[in-house]
Amino acid sequence: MTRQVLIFVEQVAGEIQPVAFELLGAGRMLADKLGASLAAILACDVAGQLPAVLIAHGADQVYVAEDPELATYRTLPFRRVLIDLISSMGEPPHIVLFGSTTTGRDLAPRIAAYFETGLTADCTELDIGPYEHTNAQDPSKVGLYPDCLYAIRPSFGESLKARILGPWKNPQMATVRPGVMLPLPFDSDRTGSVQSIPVTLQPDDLKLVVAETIRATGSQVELQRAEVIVSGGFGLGTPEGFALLYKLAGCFKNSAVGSSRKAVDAGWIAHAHQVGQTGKTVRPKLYIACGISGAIQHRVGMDKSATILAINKDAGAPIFKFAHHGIVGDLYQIVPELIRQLQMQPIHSTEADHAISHTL
Ligand SMILES: Cc1cc2nc3c(=O)[nH]c(=O)nc-3n(C[C@H](O)[C@H](O)[C@H](O)COP(=O)(O)OP(=O)(O)OC[C@H]3O[C@@H](n4cnc5c(N)ncnc54)[C@H](O)[C@@H]3O)c2cc1C
Repeated sequence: MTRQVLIFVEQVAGEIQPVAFELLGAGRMLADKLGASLAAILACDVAGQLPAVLIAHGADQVYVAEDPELATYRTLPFRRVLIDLISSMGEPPHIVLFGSTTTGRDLAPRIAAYFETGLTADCTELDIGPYEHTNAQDPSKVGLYPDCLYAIRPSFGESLKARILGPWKNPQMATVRPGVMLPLPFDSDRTGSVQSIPVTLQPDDLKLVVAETIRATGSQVELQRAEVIVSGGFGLGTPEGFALLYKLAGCFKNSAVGSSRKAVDAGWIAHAHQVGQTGKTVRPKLYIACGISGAIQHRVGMDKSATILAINKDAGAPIFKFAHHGIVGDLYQIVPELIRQLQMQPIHSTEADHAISHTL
């Protein structure tokens, strides 16, 4: 049987979440290096066209568990589906990946514990490579492991990148930080197989009942989907400063307002806006950092943005070391001027970088 890399597909109300496409991108790379196939497990009430979408994004095989009880995520039913699937395979998957989301962080450890295997949380890079274990104190593990999952994640306050391995037992498991891995483009010519799997939920799995789902309204923070992010830091000086940033964000289509942790900790804006190590990882076309120093914990969440514009009154601020464009000065003078100039030209989100370069 060919080896498999398996990814867990998160869906909400029948909509595949972006992290699933990112996992398919990462999983495809790992599967190709291993000479393995890439499988996805989709648990939902009605699958419809979703398996085809997953194949078009890189999956070779989609396992579909359909049941009305799987409409909304709950720990125990989803745990059952995954355990049943993996147990039914002659050989367990070589690797299983989850998003490092609320759902993934809840589910992945339960699967790892059941199969008594390792799990590395919150990875920002994945790779395949060899490992030779020579520790004679642990003779049962001594040997060469040619195809280990290298689960790579920042450690010690982002000052180190740790490569974590657990090749003794498959599946080797990891959760992956959302917004970091690149999805593959949709390719309708890709082919793959879809396999329906039995759902055998037990009464104990269904003890928790979801009475109602209330979607957050008001501050809808779509940071990870935004093409332009205007982010504010402690340099704003007051919470009211964010009103100016919303105005700047309003000059672009598909934009959102982000923040540093220090602004969140000061109570100026909700945590959902926070970018960085303990916030969200974003990769917009344009990231405008206003009054943000560029600490490493902020940088790791945004430095893969296509274009970074930093506005800071301190020419020595670390953010200028990695920003593509920089303006040294008081944000309260610069941002209103940017808004004035941007309002003079009609802007489409895809032209955001050009518009900002033109304005500068
Ligand atoms: C374990 C851990 C996790 C962390 N996670 C995160 C995280 O996820 N995200 C995050 O952001 N941080 C995180 N931090 C905090 C991080 O270390 C920094 O403290 C934080 O990013 C600093 O925020 P800041 O840049 O807004 O504030 P500051 O460092 O205080 O910088 C403010 C900047 O504004 C500039 N400024 C002041 N006034 C103006 C003005 N009028 N116009 C223009 N510029 C002005 C200043 O020159 C300065 O550079 C974490 C820290 C730890 C230890």
